[in-house]
Amino acid sequence: MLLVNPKATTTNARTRDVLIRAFGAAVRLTVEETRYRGHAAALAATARAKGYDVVAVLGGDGTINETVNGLLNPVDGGEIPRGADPSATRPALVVIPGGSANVFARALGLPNDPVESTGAVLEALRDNRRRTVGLGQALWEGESRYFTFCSGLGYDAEVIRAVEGLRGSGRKATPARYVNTALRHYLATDKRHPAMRLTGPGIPAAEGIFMAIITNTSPWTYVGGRPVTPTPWASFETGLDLLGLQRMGPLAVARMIRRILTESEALPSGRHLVQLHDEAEFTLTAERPVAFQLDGDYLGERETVTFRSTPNALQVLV
Ligand SMILES: Nc1ncnc2c1ncn2[C@@H]1O[C@H](COP(=O)(O)OP(=O)(O)OP(=O)(O)O)[C@@H](O)[C@H]1O
Repeated sequence: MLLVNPKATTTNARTRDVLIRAFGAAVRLTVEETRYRGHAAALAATARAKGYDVVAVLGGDGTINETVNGLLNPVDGGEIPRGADPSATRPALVVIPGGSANVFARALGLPNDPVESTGAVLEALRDNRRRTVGLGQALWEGESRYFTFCSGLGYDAEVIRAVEGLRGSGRKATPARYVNTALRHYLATDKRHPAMRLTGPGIPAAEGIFMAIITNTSPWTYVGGRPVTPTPWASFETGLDLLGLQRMGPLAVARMIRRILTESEALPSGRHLVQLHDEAEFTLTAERPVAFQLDGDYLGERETVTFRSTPNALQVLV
């Protein structure tokens, strides 16, 4: 099943048709266009219930996130038998970048171009080249959602909320718009009263956190062609990583930005940083509601969010 989000930033009828022709010549294909928010999740859940082998997505990270959630939340609520490989019980995933940042596709090593990616993915389909990836899961107030590359509480989610507001008024989400919004919003964000505390099984508790980035892979995002790597050790094959900032002053933030824009395998160093690598579960608790984002989607303000790693969640043809 090929899911196409016709409203995604860099998706158009021509790439869709190229893709349909190329896939149609290689496999038996059903094409569905998403018509509204949440539609991709419903379509992916149906694909799973009907036993499709592969679900392909042409769209951005938002559509991929919905698809993954549809694939993991079974419509029949069936349990996976003990000892079974959970990824083998779900359709495999194919992604073709058609959004603005395309972090998930690029983190998998795909070219940031739908036509070039189609070539790479067709090869993977022909050779049945699969990579098993883990996902993150965020749980709050009786709700939960899986994420493919990142989640965040605090300043980064505030920036995403501000950019989503601008997009609502018709402006495009370009890297320059994110950077401008982030700089402008820095003046408005609270730099004096950290709200969050980190706890978790086997994790030393940490207090006074302003902003937390939770990642399932590295990079966390891209500014144009440049990867941004606050958690350079994170990978789809390990548990979750975290970087928490306990200082938001201009010097601390400038040092951090320089550090995470430098491609390096070393963890960012410095006092007033909280770092986790390859963890199964932890919880962030805030003394007042803080902005929350997941795979670049703003999800409101929250006081407690638990993050859990879901190993071997999906097979990706790449
Ligand atoms: N037909 C539609 N009309 C309006 N919104 C849609 C439609 N189909 C899907 N959507 C919603 O559009 C949102 C954004 O789509 P998507 O992430 O694919 O593209 P993008 O925003 O351009 O990319 P990125 O996430 O990289 O910024 C998704 O959350 C999805 O729910």
